[in-house]
Parts: sequence; structure tokens; C-alpha cells
Amino acid sequence: MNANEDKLAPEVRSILAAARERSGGGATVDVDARSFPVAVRAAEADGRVPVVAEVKPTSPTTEGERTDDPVALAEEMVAGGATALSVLTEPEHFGGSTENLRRIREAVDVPVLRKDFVVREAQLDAVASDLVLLIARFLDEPGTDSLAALYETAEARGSQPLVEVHTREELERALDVGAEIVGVNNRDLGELEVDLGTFERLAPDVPDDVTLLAESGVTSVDDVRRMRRAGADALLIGTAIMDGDVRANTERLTGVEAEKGRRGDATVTHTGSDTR
Ligand SMILES: O=C(O)c1ccccc1NCC(=O)[C@H](O)[C@H](O)COP(=O)(O)O
Repeated sequence: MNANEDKLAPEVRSILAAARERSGGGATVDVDARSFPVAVRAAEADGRVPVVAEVKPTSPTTEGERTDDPVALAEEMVAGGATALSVLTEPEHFGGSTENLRRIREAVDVPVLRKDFVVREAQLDAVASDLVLLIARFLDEPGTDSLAALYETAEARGSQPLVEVHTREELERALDVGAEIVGVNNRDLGELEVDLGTFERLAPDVPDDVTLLAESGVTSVDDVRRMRRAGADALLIGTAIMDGDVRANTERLTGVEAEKGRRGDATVTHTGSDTR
């Protein structure tokens, strides 16, 4: 174990060990990606808060596992106004799979993020996705490929890399590789504690032309407003959407529910938008 790994929560060390062992894909993927920045602009124009809703069956910080059909959950999220979807493909700790992502991407029109702990270039070929998560903290470490190499390879496959950061040093590394989509994770992967102040502290240092996401710990409409005030172009929300009625939760957090109330109209339904 290296010095950096020593600082990670045991659950995260276990996630990372499993990620290092996971094999890559077979054939090189070639993605005709649905543009995330275009989808974000379309949601704004439509009066919805841009939300990336996460299909997250379980996690180290969640009790129990949601076993509904992931495609049905994804369709409910899109109907509730989600701009994009995030799909966990990590099997051992999050109950995800690449097959879930493949089926969901086939069923919906919005951009789909592959949420996993990708540490080697070959792993990018496990499944085609519009966006792929690259976690700065886990890269440029012994036993992993570099952030720069993974970024370049993801783009060469046609995917849009979302570089996740938690500290100013990680943000600098993300900007150094030319990241156009950056996520600030409010969850500290060392302690697994969530602090929305993390986003507020880092957001001012992110250039305006970067599409900026606030990730993790957003549980209420007040949290959504707080992250938007701090500069979030979009929010990535898992637990608060997965816990209960997925469509109603998405409608509440995207502002679709409030819009329905204003119109006295129960028929506002979203089907996604053309983002190619
Ligand atoms: O969610 C966890 O328990 C977790 C534990 C260890 C590493 C990563 C973890 N989550 C990954 C994520 O990035 C979140 O699923 C995502 O940001 C959504 O967070 P939330 O809205 O708080 O569910």
C-alpha cells in the first residue's frame, strides 16, 4: 500500500483493489456520444435544473440494495426531468454492471455517464458510454495509468471524460490535462464524509468555459439551490433520487414538480432531448 492509499477509508481501499484486478474490455469501443454540455443547455432553456440522476443500486454508505429493473428506474428518472444519467458499473461494492449501462443507454436518449473506478486504459473498452468518470485521486499512482493517458484515450474512443476532483491540487491536474467537464465531489474518499462546502471552496477556481458538476451529498431542494448559487452547471445526485419514488424525487430536485404546481398541470413529462 502506498502513502496516499493509506489515507483512504477501508471501503475505498477495497474498491480500488478490486478496480486494479478488473480486466479490460475486448474490442476498442467507438462512441457516437450524446453531448453533455448541449444537454445541460437544453435543460436550462426548458426551465429544468440540470441533474445527472444516478442509477446506484447500493454503495458502501447505503443500507440495503435496490433490486428493481435498472432500465425502469432510468426511464423514470428521464420522465422526471433528468438531463443525463449516471450508471454505476462497479459490481462488487455498488451492485452495478456494464450490462445495466448498455441496456439503459439503448433505452434512453439522454447522455449516460459510466460511473466506475477506471484505472487502466483497457478498462475503457468494457462498455460504450457518452461520458466516462476519471477520478483524479486514484490516477497517477503505482498500478494505475496516468490521468493524461486515460483522458486522451477516452476522448479517442469518442467519450467525454468527466474528471472528478476533491482538492485544489486535483483540480489543477484536471485543468492541466484540458478537462472540459469537471465534477467536484463533496464526498471525501478518505473519510467518506460529505461537506457541500467543498464545492463552494473549489468552484471559484474553475474557468467559466468548463462544465462544472457538484457531486454527492445533495439531498434537498435547498442543497440544489446552494450548489447552483455556488456555480454548479449541473448536479450529480444518487441516494436522494434512489431512495423511494425515483420519478417524484427527480421531479422535485429538477424543479419539474414546482413547474407542474405553477401550471396546475400533472401532464408535464420529459422524454429527453436530441443532444448529438
Ligand atoms: O456513495 C458511496 O457510498 C461511495 C463510497 C465510496 C466511494 C464512492 C462512493 N460514491 C460514489 C459517488 O460518486 C456517488 O455515488 C455520487 O456522487 C452520488 O452521491 P450521492 O448523491 O451522495 O449518493
